[in-house]
Amino acid sequence: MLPDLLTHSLAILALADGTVFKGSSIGAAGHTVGEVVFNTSLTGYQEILTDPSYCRQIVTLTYPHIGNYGVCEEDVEASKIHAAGLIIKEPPVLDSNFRKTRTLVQYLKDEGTVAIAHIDTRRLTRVLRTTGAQNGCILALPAGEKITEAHIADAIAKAKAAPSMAGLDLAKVVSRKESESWTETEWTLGKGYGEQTAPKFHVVAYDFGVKNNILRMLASRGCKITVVPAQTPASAVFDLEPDGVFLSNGPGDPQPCDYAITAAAQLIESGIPTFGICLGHQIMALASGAKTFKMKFGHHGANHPVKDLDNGRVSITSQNHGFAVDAESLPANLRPTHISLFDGTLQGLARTDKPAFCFQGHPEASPGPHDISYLFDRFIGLMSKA
Ligand SMILES: NC(=O)CC[C@H](N)C(=O)O
Repeated sequence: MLPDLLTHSLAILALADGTVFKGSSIGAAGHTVGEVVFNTSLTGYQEILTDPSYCRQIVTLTYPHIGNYGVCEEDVEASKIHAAGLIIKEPPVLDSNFRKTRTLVQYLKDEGTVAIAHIDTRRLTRVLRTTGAQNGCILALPAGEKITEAHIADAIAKAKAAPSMAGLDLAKVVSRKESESWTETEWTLGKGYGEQTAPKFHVVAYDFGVKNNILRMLASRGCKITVVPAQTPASAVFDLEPDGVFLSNGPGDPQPCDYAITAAAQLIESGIPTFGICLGHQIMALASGAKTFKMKFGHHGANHPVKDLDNGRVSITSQNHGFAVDAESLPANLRPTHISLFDGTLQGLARTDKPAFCFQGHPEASPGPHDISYLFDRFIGLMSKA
């Protein structure tokens, strides 16, 4: 049998500004639209594709060879692919991994994800860096079909018609619809080290698009976890009598998530220890009276240096956000704790009057880096003190 690589049909990537790339289809046939962003991570393509925060975004991976270690069933942040599409330079002719069950190309096809390869991802990234993240469309043609002017015009029109990410509330779209208790730990997957702690604290985790590894890392540190839907009111959380509340990552613009902002404000006000990551960080900031804004092309990668302002320590972190908290808008009871050394934007905040803190990047990063995982221990520390 010919390797996947030699049997691809054709595909187009069109950006809303009219830029067009021609390549080959490595996923499902058909089309997809979304905000095109670039991620500079060298590994973690499966965790990226399944991260619910990428809902309605088409991800370009800048590393040129993607798919080299195949697809492993347990390396997922959610049960399905959430990214709207994938753009890469080159899939491998052969992949290798003792845990792999499928090739990346087969996985994309099985999941119905539209994806394009063999385009100049360096040129695309320069366009996105210059113009900012913009909407795009991948049009993957059926086998044997040639690209025509009509296909190109259609793809550009679809990219132009796609809704803007600013103002979109997607947390309630990707969230679980029912509460669920979570028990999987890093040990369940054979990835744990040191001692596994027996459950000591009950944490209610809001699912705005939560990544599995956040829940695993909390469970590994002795938390019994109840995951609740995004629109759960604070009163229902109080009824569960938690020791701590977690506000998760998630897709879209934080500003329209009024249900989450109201609930977070009430929970933080009550004095329950609260920890937020990424969208959860933005929601904690909005609930405390700060403002958020849309960034030009955001932060998406696994090598972002972040400085802890309390001790000067620099951590290399994983990042995935297109919005940020405005440092000029902080009320007196919200203190900056971390900043990005790439562009000086806010990365961490803590309430001065309540046991609540949050982080913009991803301390749970799976496959890493793990420098900033100490934030999970800080949350456990807050619950131990309460
Ligand atoms: N990973 C996340 O939680 C992303 C948060 C938000 N959707 C943003 O893009 O800024």
